[in-house]
Amino acid sequence: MDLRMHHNGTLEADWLILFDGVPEATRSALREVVLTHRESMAVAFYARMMSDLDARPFLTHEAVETRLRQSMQRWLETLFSCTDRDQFAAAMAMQRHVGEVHARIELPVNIVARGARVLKGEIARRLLEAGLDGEALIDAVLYADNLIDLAFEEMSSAYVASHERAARIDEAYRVFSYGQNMSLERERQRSALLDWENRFLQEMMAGAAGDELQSLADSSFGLWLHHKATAIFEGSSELPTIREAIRTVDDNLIPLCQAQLGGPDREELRRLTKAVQAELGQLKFLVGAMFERFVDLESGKDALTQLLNRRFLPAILSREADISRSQGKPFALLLVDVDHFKHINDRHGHEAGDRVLQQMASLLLNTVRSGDFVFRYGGEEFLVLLVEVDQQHAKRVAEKIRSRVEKEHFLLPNGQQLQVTTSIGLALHDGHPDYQRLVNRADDALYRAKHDGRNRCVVADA
Ligand SMILES: Nc1nc2c(ncn2[C@@H]2O[C@H](COP(=O)(O)OP(=O)(O)OP(=O)(O)O)[C@@H](O)[C@H]2O)c(=O)[nH]1
Repeated sequence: MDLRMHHNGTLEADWLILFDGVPEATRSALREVVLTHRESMAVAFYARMMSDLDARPFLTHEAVETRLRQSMQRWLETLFSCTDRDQFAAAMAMQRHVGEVHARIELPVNIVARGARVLKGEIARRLLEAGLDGEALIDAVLYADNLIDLAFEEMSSAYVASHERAARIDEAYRVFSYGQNMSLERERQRSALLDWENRFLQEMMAGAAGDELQSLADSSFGLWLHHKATAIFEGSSELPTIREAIRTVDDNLIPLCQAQLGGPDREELRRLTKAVQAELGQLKFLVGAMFERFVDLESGKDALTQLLNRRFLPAILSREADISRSQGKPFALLLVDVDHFKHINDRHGHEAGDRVLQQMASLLLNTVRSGDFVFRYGGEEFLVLLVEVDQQHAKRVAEKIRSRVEKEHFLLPNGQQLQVTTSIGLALHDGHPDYQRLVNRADDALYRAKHDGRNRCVVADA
């Protein structure tokens, strides 16, 4: 079944009811007002949007003058002239097109909603000025508002579909990029940075005044960063710092070097060269860290414990919520947190802490069934998803984890043995579609377990 046609059919049915509910004379009066004033309404509309701080970045004076006002007038004419199903269907096809364009330019939906509100105000004002009153005025305003709402609804559904498609393609591109050999890419970028550095050092040694130094942004590394890394490493915390370092080299240091080249102050030139090298050192470190973190995160695995990291948690939780809904068997979340973990690090060193986390990970994996999921949720916090359990069963598992940890002798790198305890928050999935709520409930229960003295399991309120 073509869902869009089906969906469209519903809109058409809604429109017909609206259409039939308004006397022909009122509809004609409304159409007349819109057609007469469409130009001044388009002018007023864009004047409002141009002065709107959120909308302004999406508009240029030229686009408004040459295209947008015209399109708005056509849009008004098409929407308000519909007198039969076919015309309405054509008007809705136009809305889908508009929605797709909005998605392409990434115009936020709230701005479109604001535009709709502005337009409704304009139309109501013109209707009043045209002398409509009483029932006719109410009918006309309601009809106009509803028509704009229908258009907005259709625009939004096309917008969302387009947006999701774009996001899927974006994700596919990231996966594709990941499929490219990342360690090779990393080496390539490391040597591109080295090449640039060597060229720079040679120029500084041999250079004469007037020589143009190549900027880092124009180098092979700079181009890669700008065009490829941005797509692959989107959201990485290193990326803004890397860009900043490139700017510092290109905008501050290189012009200073340039000014000193061939000049008498060799000492100053040496100092500047050192400053550039320091920035490059930082850049190499950041790029390395960015690759490393990406490989860990994308693989879905936590490097230290080999457990799942948080990357696939949303996907796994939504899948389990679906399975649970269709089979009527609940699942449970346990948030397991090592007590006073900071003391372990402080007293025995970070490496000892790491070893405890690794042994915790195997203990958890060995305590749950193979169909359950174990994540490293945060530093010393683990999340266990127990599939197909009731509350009693989940409580037994939580208690088993707690008591096994309490009895375990954790082996530290220096051969010493250490005993630790854990606090556990347990929440049973209650069918609520927002999985974050389930995590929050488990988190609240964990907080209570800590607060009540640690080394205990607390069940979340329903
Ligand atoms: N060794 C090691 N330590 C980590 C890691 N991740 C986080 N930590 C440390 O874990 C500690 C967590 O401390 P807190 O959140 O204060 O909690 P806590 O000391 O466990 O105390 P309670 O949870 O209140 O019982 C911090 O000191 C982090 O530095 C890791 O991967 N390895």
